[in-house]
Amino acid sequence: MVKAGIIVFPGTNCDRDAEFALKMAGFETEYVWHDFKSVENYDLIFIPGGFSYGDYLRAGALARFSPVMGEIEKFVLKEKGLVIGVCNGFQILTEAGILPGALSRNNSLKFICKDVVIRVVNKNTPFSKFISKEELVIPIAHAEGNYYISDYKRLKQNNQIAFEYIDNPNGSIGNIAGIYNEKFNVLGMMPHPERNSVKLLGNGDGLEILLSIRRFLENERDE
Ligand SMILES: NC(=O)CC[C@H](N)C(=O)O
Repeated sequence: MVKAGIIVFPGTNCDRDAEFALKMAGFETEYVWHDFKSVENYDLIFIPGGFSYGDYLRAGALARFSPVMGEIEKFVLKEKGLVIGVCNGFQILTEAGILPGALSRNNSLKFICKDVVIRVVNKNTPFSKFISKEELVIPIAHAEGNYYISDYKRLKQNNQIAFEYIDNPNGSIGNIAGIYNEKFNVLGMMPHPERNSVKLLGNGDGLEILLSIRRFLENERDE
């Protein structure tokens, strides 16, 4: 069984939803407290959403200094498995420099919580390969989701754009809703797949992403 570690910081609030959704997608799960010094045993690291350290200074700005982040950096460099950061998880990954660019306040300066439609841009990554749809309905819930990168052109040319909003809710450059690192073993996205993981919560589109990740890890990973 593929194993996911769910990273928990003081102020994380989507850890339980992540656990539920990952279990629905067939993962074995474990919580990993932010001062933990080993993430080696996981196939997937899930950094969930929330308000780590109360979003003090900037969302993710303090969490990036937690001991577990150094371990995640090593995990990424060694290409041990995959890392996904959702919402505050995405913010933490950009603050840590594991993903390029930055997330700042929504251009409305308001917290936005609603369903959005995103387009799957790069369909050939460990995260997206087995997604069966072109577009997914996934909820957003953030105040700092306005993605910016100075070298947008390069990101696009490298096919590092994972998802684009159909109707941009926050002012992100190029309608970006999610991106990959250069090695395609890290995904950061603002919409919350775990919040639409079963039909009771919407149409279940979020599960598509988690199932795709599990299928890749089970069948296509180079050992
Ligand atoms: N749902 C979340 O992860 C919230 C992210 C972050 N605290 C923000 O408001 O931008």
